[in-house]
Amino acid sequence: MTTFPQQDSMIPQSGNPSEYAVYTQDLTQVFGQKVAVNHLNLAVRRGEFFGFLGPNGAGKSTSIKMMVGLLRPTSGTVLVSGVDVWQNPLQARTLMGVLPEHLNLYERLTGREFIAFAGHMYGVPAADVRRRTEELLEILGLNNDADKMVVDYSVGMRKKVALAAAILHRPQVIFLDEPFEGIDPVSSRVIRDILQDLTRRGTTVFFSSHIMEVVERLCTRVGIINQGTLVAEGTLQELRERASGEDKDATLEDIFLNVIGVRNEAHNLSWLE
Ligand SMILES: Nc1ncnc2c1ncn2[C@@H]1O[C@H](COP(=O)(O)OP(=O)(O)OP(=O)(O)O)[C@@H](O)[C@H]1O
Repeated sequence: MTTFPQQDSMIPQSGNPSEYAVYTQDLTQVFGQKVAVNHLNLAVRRGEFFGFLGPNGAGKSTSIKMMVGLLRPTSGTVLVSGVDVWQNPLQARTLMGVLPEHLNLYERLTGREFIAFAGHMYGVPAADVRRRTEELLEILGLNNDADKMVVDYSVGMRKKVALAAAILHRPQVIFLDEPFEGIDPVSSRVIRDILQDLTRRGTTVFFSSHIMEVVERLCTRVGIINQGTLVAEGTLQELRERASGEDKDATLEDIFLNVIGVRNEAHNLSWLE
């Protein structure tokens, strides 16, 4: 079994924090007695496709909420494209697109209206809003349902319409909390293609996921959080090399289970025997 050394400092960067797409310093969230996120130090370069992994309850959503301005940190700072999210929230918001875990959508708008509304909120010129909305509806396969109200959308359709609303203003950084959860393979492919296209054009993508294959295929770098603490960070290759065991062909799932300390043993229900 491979072992994975804990790192002293998880800030892998040097230089100016403003140069990074996402930079957190000692980002911490405490709920009562529970330290949900513990001094999170991350530096994500511009144009990176960054995957944020961790078991249930590890602190992924809490971290993302603090990064995008939805949950005030107990302590610590977060910069998005050099802008302090909690000092300059309005400026920071214009730089980012957000697909949160629980989608709070305007249910009584149609899909088309919802996407366009988001564009207007961000101050995108009306002609661009119209053009981009139609293109997004087309690419996301929502054309035939564009005039249905969001309340009547399926889980996947809601995610796609929320994604469209999050990227229409061409943000520099897009945060997505579990974008592939509840999504069929066809839609998943469309979303992946859009996100990859965005990163090719310099947008930074920061997303959390439990789907290792997707993370392995898409991400340029990965961070793993466990019990609120960042326990590994790097490219897949770096994570493999840092694992001190023999297994240099380890998959991301192997690395993940190793890092969070899950041993490879069968889990049997005693009462089935
Ligand atoms: N508003 C809250 N009040 C109290 N505790 C909270 C609150 N939000 C989250 N927590 C706790 O903080 C911890 C981290 O939760 P979080 O939702 O960030 O985990 P996660 O990594 O996103 O998990 P999952 O993969 O299951 O979505 C959990 O123990 C959770 O119970």
